[in-house]
Amino acid sequence: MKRKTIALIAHDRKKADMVAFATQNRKKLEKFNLIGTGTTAKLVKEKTGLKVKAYHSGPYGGDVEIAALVVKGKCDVVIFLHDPLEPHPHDPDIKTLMRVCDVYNVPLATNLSTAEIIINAISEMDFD
Ligand SMILES: O=C(CO)COP(=O)(O)O
Repeated sequence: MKRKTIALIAHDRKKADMVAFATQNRKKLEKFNLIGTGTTAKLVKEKTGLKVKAYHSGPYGGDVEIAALVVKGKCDVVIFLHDPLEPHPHDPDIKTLMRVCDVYNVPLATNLSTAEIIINAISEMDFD
């Protein structure tokens, strides 16, 4: 069966949480094809050794690239540690990504607790 793809995305003040999440769940995550926005992907790769394909950085279109993959059925789960307390210049892109996850019924975690629940669930399940 083809590996499912998980997108890892974190805003700056959530990057430490993303690294901790990826470190704690390394064994589960390595069974998936991992992608991410530029800085998050690079950081997770450096800190955990996981292979993560990097798209553009979020403010430079990375969220939109991942949104396009969701639309094309090429991204199965999105873990997006979103910072609700900071304004983002690319807020329309963030909304686009979240919206297409809802349009295509793709699991989307926007905080650490939900990310934990999703990674545990998908590690157990026959995803199809
Ligand atoms: O801005 C982001 C998501 O909206 C994340 O982008 P980076 O991973 O490049 O920091």
